[in-house]
Parts: sequence; C-alpha cells; structure tokens
Amino acid sequence: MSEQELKALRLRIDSLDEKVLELISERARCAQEVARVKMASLAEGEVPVFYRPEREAQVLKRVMERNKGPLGNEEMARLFREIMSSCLALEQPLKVAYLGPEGTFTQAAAMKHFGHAVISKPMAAIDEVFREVAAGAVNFGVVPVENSTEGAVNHTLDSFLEHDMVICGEVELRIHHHLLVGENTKTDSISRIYSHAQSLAQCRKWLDAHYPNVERIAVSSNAEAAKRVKGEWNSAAIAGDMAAGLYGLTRLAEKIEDRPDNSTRFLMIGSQEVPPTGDDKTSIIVSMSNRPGALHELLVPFHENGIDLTRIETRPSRSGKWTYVFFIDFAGHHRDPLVKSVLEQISQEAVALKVLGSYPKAVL
Ligand SMILES: C=C(O[C@@H]1C=C(C(=O)O)C=C[C@H]1O)C(=O)O
Repeated sequence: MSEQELKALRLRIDSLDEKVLELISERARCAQEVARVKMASLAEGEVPVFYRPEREAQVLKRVMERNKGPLGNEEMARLFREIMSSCLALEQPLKVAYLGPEGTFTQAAAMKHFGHAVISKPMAAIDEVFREVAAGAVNFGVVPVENSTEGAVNHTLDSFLEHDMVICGEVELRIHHHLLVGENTKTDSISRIYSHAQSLAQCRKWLDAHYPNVERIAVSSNAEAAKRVKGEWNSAAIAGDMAAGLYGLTRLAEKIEDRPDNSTRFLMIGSQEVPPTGDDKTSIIVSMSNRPGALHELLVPFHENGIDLTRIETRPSRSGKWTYVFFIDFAGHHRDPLVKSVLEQISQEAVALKVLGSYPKAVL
C-alpha cells in the first residue's frame, strides 16, 4: 500500500471520528434531556429513577440486531455499553459495591454489566455487599451466584435469606485462570500456590498434573492471592487477567482451568423493580413443608404451563433442622399473566414464597 493511499485513509478516519464525536455528544445531550424530563415529571416526594436496566437491555439488543459488521455483535454491544454508561453518569453516576478487593472477577462482571463510568466500591465479603446495598450506601451490589464447573456460591444464596433484596440483572463471565508469578519468584522452587477455594477447585486436574506436591492455600480472593505472591519468592497465584495486571505479575501458564467453558454468573442486587422487556428471567425462593411429594407439587405448575426452569438449588432453611428452601430461576417476568398464575398456584402449597426479582436475561 502506498503512502498516498494510507494518508487518504487516515484523513477519512479523522473525518469519520469527528462525526462519531458529534453524534456521541448529541446522544449525551439527549440523555441529559431525559434526566430533565424525569425530574420535571416527579410527584411530590418521589425519588427519580435514572438507571433503567430494561431500557439498556433493549438498546444493546437493538444494536446487536442491526449490526452488519465487520465488528462482531458482542464487540459492538460492548462499545455501546460504555457509551450508555457515560451518558447515564451525566444523569447520575451509579455507585456499585462488589466483592473485592480490586481485581476480582466480580469487579470485571460489574464493569461488563454497568460499564466503566460507575463509582465502584470493593467489599471484603459477599455479606458486606448485601449490607452496603441494604444500608443505601450504594445503588447496586454485584455478587457471584454460580459457576459452571463448581456450582452454587452458597454465601450468596444464604445472604438472600437474610436480606430483602431485589435482583435487577445478571451477567455471565468466561473465567480464565492463569498461574502467576512475581519478578522475584524462583519458578523452579515454587512450594505454595495461593488462590480462592473456587478457583483452586476449577483448576484441580491441572494442578494435580503439574504441581502435585505443592501446597494449595485457599485465601479470600484471587486478587488477595496475587497480592501475596508479590512479596514472596517461592509462591505462585492462580488468578485472572485483572489481578495479574493490577499486581504486575507474569503468566507462567495460561488458561489452566479444567473446563474450557468455565463461566461464572453474577447477580446485580438493589431495591429497584425492573419492568418486563419480553426476554426476562425471574428468581424466587420457596420453602415447602417437609412431606412426600412436596417438590413434585412445586414443579408441576411450571411444567403444566410450559415455563422453562433454568435452575433449581437447595439450601438449608436456617429455621429448623433438616428443612430446606429452594432457589428457582425460570424464564419470564413475574408480571406476565402466565407466571402470575403459576406463582399463585405455588403459594397455595408453599410455606413461604418470595420473588427475588425479575430482570432482563444477560445480553452481553
Ligand atoms: C437515557 C435514559 O437513562 C439512562 C441512560 C440510557 C442510555 O444512555 O441509553 C438508558 C437507560 C437509562 O439507564 C433513559 O431512561 O432512556
């Protein structure tokens, strides 16, 4: 390609960038107008709601449907995710608490869902994320809820039993783990490997094959593991890209998770009810009396009404020995007439039924 051709193309890019810049600014001004209209139409004492997850899901879906390439749908949606995040921050910067410290997969999930224009606050434990949201110190919290290799995150499920929270969204993240070492690590004399228990479990076979005799030490998070390695010459950490970057560690081995599709699902928790988008999920907690056929009775209404159950999990109820609660996720919104009637049928048989929230299915 000649210099001449390159120069012409760069001029074209400059002129396109000017148009993109102007259009983004116009979009941002529109978002400011939306804020003005929302404020003007408030009733006495009503609190304005700036963040609309159902609208954001629709915007991203529309972008993906209309995208003709060459950028892929996910890539394009990611760019629009950031534009919306910045536009919303003009209306109101969201405050989001997540399971920290900085560099955790939960932080990456928070950024994937809300974009980078949020004020994010790392918390030391899942329960603290719930408490921070309940106290009103942040608008939303982000917590892991299940992993495709290791199953439920029980701390999160149990926290739902203790706090009144509304689930406002979900996001899924592919989890890639690396074996990380610091500048001073003697790589041939590694005697301990730090990571979160979930990550150690997700890499169990790889560790058995490559480091069978090395001590595996579970710490509070992958980011904490990465932090420890920085100051030790004989240890390594299993963690992801964010933690590696944050603590300046290098990858001794990449993508060491046992299952290549290893993914974690995260929930956004808050106090805001989300209206239907037409492609939603609902999460409920149900406790049934301890008698034969109780689980069957719970599931029949879903089957009879053709409602797709996406997940069912059992936890001790904490209100009696050997009594249980069921966490159930299914397709649909609790305001859909069909879902409403299913929930009514269940509540007739159940000891207790609580809708944790209906929210758009993960778009990104
Ligand atoms: C602009 C709005 O407010 C926020 C910003 C959005 C955007 O930038 O597209 C979408 C939904 C809201 O989170 C709106 O409610 O439409």
